[in-house]
Amino acid sequence: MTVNAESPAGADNTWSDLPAAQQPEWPDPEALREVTAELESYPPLVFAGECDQLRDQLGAVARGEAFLLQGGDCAEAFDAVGADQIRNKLKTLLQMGAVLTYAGSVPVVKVGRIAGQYSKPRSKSTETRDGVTLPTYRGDSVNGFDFTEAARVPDPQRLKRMYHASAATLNLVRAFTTGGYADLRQVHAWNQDFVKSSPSGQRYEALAREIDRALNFMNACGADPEEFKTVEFYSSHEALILDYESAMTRTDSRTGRLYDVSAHMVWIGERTRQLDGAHIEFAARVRNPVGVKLGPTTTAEDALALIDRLDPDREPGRLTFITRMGADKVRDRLPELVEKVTASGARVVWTCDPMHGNTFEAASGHKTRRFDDVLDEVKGFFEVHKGLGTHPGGIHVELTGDDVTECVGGGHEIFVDDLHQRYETACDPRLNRSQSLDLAFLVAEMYRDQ
Ligand SMILES: O=C[C@H](O)[C@H](O)COP(=O)(O)O
Ligand SMILES: C=C(OP(=O)(O)O)C(=O)O
Repeated sequence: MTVNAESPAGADNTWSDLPAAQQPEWPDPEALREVTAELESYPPLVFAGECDQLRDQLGAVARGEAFLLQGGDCAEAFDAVGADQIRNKLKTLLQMGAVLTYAGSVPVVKVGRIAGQYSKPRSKSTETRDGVTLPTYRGDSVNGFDFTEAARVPDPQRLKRMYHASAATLNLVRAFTTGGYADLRQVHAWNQDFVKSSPSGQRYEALAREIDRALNFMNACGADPEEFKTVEFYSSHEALILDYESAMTRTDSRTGRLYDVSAHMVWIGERTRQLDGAHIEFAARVRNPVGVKLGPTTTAEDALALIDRLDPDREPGRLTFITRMGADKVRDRLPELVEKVTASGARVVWTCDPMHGNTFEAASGHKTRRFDDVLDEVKGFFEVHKGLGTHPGGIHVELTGDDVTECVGGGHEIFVDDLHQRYETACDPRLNRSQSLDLAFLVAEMYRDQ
């Protein structure tokens, strides 16, 4: 593979003078400059050629030939960069991928919200507890989660920790996905600690037996077993903190184009997608495949303007629209967007984030989401695409491989009163492994019925 994007963006940085929403107020500009200069000298985390490969695969999704599974933490944390947590997350995504590929009969492009998802846009810039007001937590890349004055001061040194945490995570992900662990003949092994205790684990085990039989059949027919040994897996995160993303943006020696080498794919969030803002200018300039979140207030004109800015060549795979309308709005708001975008001739990937429009606060004070609402938004998304004859391209989910109790419902039901038991997210509630697998089975059914 041709590889690299080598030199810093320099004069090509056309976004730095534009207004950028949701940026930290770094207390010491000189300290920030030293950090970004150091980051600019660090090696890339991903290769430009890999970003191109993902863009091609997303092109297949845009054309209706594949399905995008994008998922992982709401907010990764520096103290969670451990082998167990990373393996559990990956295992869950691989299991979901196996379910969707086999039960949905569709190739699945697998992209983690992983190895860089350390920054969070927030609704409020401060948080008040017991009469004390402090800056809000903006992710481990910016400040600390602890509710103390010292922890909440934005510290640019954290951007270097973000780089190193991303590198360590990606290193392990690459080892797992190419070193034998992701071999499709391991479908049972991914489920070992899970099958007995959970209905979705048992359902998965039955599917794994079928996959095994299919693999044996293919072996007997002479298929190359090497084909199933590794899996293509890509990294993604929200490109939020532009000081970091800019420092990680390099000119590709092959093409002279800019790539953000902090992840294969980056997306722009609902709170930072202003057409005249720095984030959209940044996304327009980099050659990575890019996503944009579209919430319920998005108009068709907004969507078309985003396409003109981000995908002027109408290249399938370049732009992914990640819709997050809410279960109660998706059937009303999505059709006009899909209809007008399709009529414009653009071939974007449409994917459904059924998490961010369905958050509420439980009486206990925990932010949570109902599994049924998550499912209903995905159902609405499929219904809209079926009605319009367009392709429901994928799902984008906040999940973890651990048995947390953050979202209510699911086959192995979690009740509101259970939330406190293992509520570990640093920001928004995630599906646990069992809920994630439940969702994969249900989405596979929807896809097959489509
Ligand atoms: O993950 C998304 C946002 O960062 C999150 O929903 C914002 O949460 P807040 O409303 O608690 O700030
Ligand atoms: C902040 C996020 O979502 P949104 O921009 O859709 O609110 C997110 O996906 O982490």
